[in-house]
Amino acid sequence: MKHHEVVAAVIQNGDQILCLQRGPSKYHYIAHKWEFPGGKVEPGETQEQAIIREIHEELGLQVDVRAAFLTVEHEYPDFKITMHSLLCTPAGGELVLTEHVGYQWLPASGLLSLDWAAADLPIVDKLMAQ
Ligand SMILES: Nc1nc2c([nH]c(=O)n2[C@H]2C[C@H](O)[C@@H](COP(=O)(O)OP(=O)(O)OP(=O)(O)O)O2)c(=O)[nH]1
Repeated sequence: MKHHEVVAAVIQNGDQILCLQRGPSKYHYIAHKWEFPGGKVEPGETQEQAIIREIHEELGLQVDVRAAFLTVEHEYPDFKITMHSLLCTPAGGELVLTEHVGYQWLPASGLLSLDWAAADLPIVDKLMAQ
């Protein structure tokens, strides 16, 4: 089974957290699900380099990476991921969606109003517990 190393940014602006909605996918179980922005780590990249690149590509934002948050291993029906979530703060740029179909800024207490990708639920739980 394919395995991907993924980084995901929990971008916090005060108590608000940036949540993104994926568009259609060949994998029904991630299509239209909510997630944290990010993507696959490319060969030779650090996690920090990968998240800065992905957030710039996907959202046109600069971010500062503050801390590692939680690493999740998740097996979907067709592939597995190791997903490293990183706490980030916005550091410039205007939010423009280039890949996602929607976004919301929510406090941790509101995160469960969204239909999250399954791999994200441990991250959501940890954010809500803080
Ligand atoms: N970015 C991101 N991906 C997630 C999250 N949760 C989750 O299950 N995933 C999965 C969906 C994808 O299968 C994989 C990330 O790949 P991606 O498609 O976002 O990465 P990428 O931008 O490098 O895409 P590509 O160039 O390979 O098309 O991880 C999440 O919160 N953020």
